[in-house]
Amino acid sequence: MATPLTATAADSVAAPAARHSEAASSTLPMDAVRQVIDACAQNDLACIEKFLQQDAIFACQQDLETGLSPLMAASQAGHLNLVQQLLELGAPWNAIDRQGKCAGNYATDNQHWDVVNLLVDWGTRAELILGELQRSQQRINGTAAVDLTQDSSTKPDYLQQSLHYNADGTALLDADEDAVMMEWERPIMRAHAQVLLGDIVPPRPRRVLNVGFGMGIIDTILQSDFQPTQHYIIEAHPDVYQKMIQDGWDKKQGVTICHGKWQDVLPQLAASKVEFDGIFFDTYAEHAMDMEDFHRQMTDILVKPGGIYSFFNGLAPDNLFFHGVACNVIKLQLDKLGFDTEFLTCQIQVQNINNDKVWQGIRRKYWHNRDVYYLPRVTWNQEFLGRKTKVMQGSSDQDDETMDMEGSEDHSPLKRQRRIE
Ligand SMILES: C[S@@+](CC[C@H](N)C(=O)[O-])C[C@H]1O[C@@H](n2cnc3c(N)ncnc32)[C@H](O)[C@@H]1O
Repeated sequence: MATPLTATAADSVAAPAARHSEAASSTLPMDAVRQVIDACAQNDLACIEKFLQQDAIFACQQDLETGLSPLMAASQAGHLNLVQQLLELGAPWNAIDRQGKCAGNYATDNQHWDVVNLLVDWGTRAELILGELQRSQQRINGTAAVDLTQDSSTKPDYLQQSLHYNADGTALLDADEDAVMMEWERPIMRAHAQVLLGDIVPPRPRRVLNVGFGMGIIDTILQSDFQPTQHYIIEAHPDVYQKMIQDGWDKKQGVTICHGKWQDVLPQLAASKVEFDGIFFDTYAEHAMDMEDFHRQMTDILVKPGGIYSFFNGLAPDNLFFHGVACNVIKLQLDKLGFDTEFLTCQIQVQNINNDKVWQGIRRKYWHNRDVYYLPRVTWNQEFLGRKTKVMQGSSDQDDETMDMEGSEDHSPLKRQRRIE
């Protein structure tokens, strides 16, 4: 299943359940909470003020039955200033109701784009701060502020688990019957292969790196459709590696298999000065912070200026709003490293994926009714490279590490969608 729920926004999606129980243990009377929610829907500021003066925690409550919150009600009705005030009072931007909808979903459904913008920006900032907090905590005492091993998407013992295929060979499963990779992703992998190498016309070399072999779908497509000059594959799992050898991948023209974790292999590649025109990242059971680390290290081996990077975009897959925030977060992180990121829209045949047979025997469904896949295409920002060259020549006093994130154009799925509608 590629990077499952890797985005930090996805981590936060888990939090609202806890918020529900916080609300449950609250001593605030539920009819008062409902009055605040109604007042937020009506933008009845006097009534809201009355309750908030009693206890500011009213801003953060949810109706225990429906899960509706004051922020959701205000977002649904499009009351921009009220949404801002509630957020400033601590209303959780990522709480979800009993239908799994967050304030951003309510604003999007009702086309209140100014509210959507505000919530996207707020959520993005919150996720970036949370990520920084986790990083600094990890630097200080070796563990993250939030225990990353508790994240449902990570599996610290994944590399020790035995893998197996399902009966019809359409999915590679781990020991918990979670899908590592599935056949229905083939069209997505084809689109990624096209984005990576499709614009390179020989004799220009096609040097490609794929991180995570899985079922070898993208590697098979790269071989058959693009005949890469050099084709490196990094794969950590011993069972997958064994299958690669069994299937003769080590004997294929131009293929180099690096058996190990990318965390160990990448520094070796950088040290040996290997460079790639295309890099694809699609691992499994790793955390968002791993992906961020990968992005940082990948800058050493992606050809400048023409290299293209892409990754499987399985970020926060079960909620379009969280998905949009997660894409925004990644885009800003990549901006800072000197990249431009665009998300290309690819149509997905959901009727094929929603077929019950596809998910038979698989513990956790990881694609939900969304018929658009936002394929990331990441390229070097030419201005950034120019600045970097000047710095190296000693002719600029600009600090190339601190990029201005504000001015960059936004291509996140939510904002794209907004433009289309
Ligand atoms: C989703 S699959 C990749 C599917 C692949 N894109 C395809 O087309 O079939 C993820 C793969 O990444 C591998 N993997 C997980 N963590 C890794 C790591 N740290 N380094 C290298 N490979 C890793 C897994 O063993 C698995 O084979």
